[in-house]
Amino acid sequence: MPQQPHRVTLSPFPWRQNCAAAARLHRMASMRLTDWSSSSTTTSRLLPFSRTSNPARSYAVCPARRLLPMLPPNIASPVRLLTARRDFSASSVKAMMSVEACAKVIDGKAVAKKIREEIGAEIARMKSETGVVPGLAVILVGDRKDSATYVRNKKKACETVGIKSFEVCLPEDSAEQEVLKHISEFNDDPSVHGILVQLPLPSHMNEQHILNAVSIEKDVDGFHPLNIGRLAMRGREPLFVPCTPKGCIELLHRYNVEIKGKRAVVVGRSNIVGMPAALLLQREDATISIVHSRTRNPEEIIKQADIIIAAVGQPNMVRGTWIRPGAVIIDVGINPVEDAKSPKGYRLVGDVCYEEASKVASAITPVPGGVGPMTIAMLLSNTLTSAKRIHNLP
Ligand SMILES: Nc1nc2c(c(=O)[nH]1)N[C@@H](CN(C=O)c1ccc(C(=O)N[C@@H](CCC(=O)O)C(=O)O)cc1)CN2
Repeated sequence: MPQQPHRVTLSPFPWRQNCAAAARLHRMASMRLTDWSSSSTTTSRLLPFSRTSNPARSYAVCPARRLLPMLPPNIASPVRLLTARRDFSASSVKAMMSVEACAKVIDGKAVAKKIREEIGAEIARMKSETGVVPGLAVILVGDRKDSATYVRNKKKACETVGIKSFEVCLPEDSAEQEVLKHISEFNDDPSVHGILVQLPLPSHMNEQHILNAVSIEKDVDGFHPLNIGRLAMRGREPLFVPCTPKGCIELLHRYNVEIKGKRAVVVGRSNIVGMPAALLLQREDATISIVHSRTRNPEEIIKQADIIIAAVGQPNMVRGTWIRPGAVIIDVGINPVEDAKSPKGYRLVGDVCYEEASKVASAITPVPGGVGPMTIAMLLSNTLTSAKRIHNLP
């Protein structure tokens, strides 16, 4: 659950309103054209997406995405995570691009569910054959509602797949030493194979001290500097890769999006997502640019991308006009914006203006239901990997 919805009326980010206004205009344009076309033969015949060579031309008249059949993601076994590719069934993102100008929805929720099923089956087998049960310890400090929700969801996901979970919840004003003490205990506990400290930590705590204290062999978040360092180096292998960027790459693989040789732009340079995502894309032989708060002309750089990973935490920042037609968009942002129509008073939007982008891109993750669920699925995968490594299991 997000902390606080942004107040749209007081928005320091004018693109939020612009994005919504543009979407409204777009809908009006679509309606006008669709109404006009419906008096003729069929809408589809007047909207020649399959024939247009310029997706931008069809931008204003693109039919609803829901008319597209959802193609099932190809599901690989957990041991093939980050390696599965090119075995997508008959359909592919490329095929969709040639037929339609509307983006294919990359359904992270469905992929995450499938991954959980695969992990659950593997854990059940492992348990019956060896008696080993993977264990995950989560440390939560403070009373942020969103963090509490993520931790609850992690615990629930562990239950679903058969991972034993251990939880420590500490008050906001706890001493750093208290957190370090629990980490040390979990480091020494043989029934714990993965340890994570939910971020962000309260501001009085030194994140670096705390993340450094997690045993590298149990660092299922992949935030230990040794794991990040290995990720950055050629010829070195991290024991774990951070869950959100790993989930982004997994989605690209499972949707058969070619990464090698492509131009990829990562928007944002956080330690949790942007930086490791750029390192991972580089390992996949993409050519990377990182766009950040000091980048001049971010639109121009983003517009060159075949693949965009947006992880900047600014609602609707990346506009449709910034996107190269046919680009693939992975939107990591989860931003609450005020919405009087929603029962909660807010709704979640990504860093990319979905309504605009989905008319230009070839494939896009929704928010919610895109990268978010993959983060937890990758955590389960890392925990299983850790248990197998510690117990020397194949
Ligand atoms: N120690 C860590 N801290 C944090 C991480 C992390 O990977 N390790 N990532 C984020 C929070 N996070 C997991 O911890 C996380 C965020 C979002 C989701 C998710 O499923 N989001 C849903 C929407 C949820 C909602 O309704 O609020 C979605 O996008 O569909 C899962 C995990 C920061 N901290």
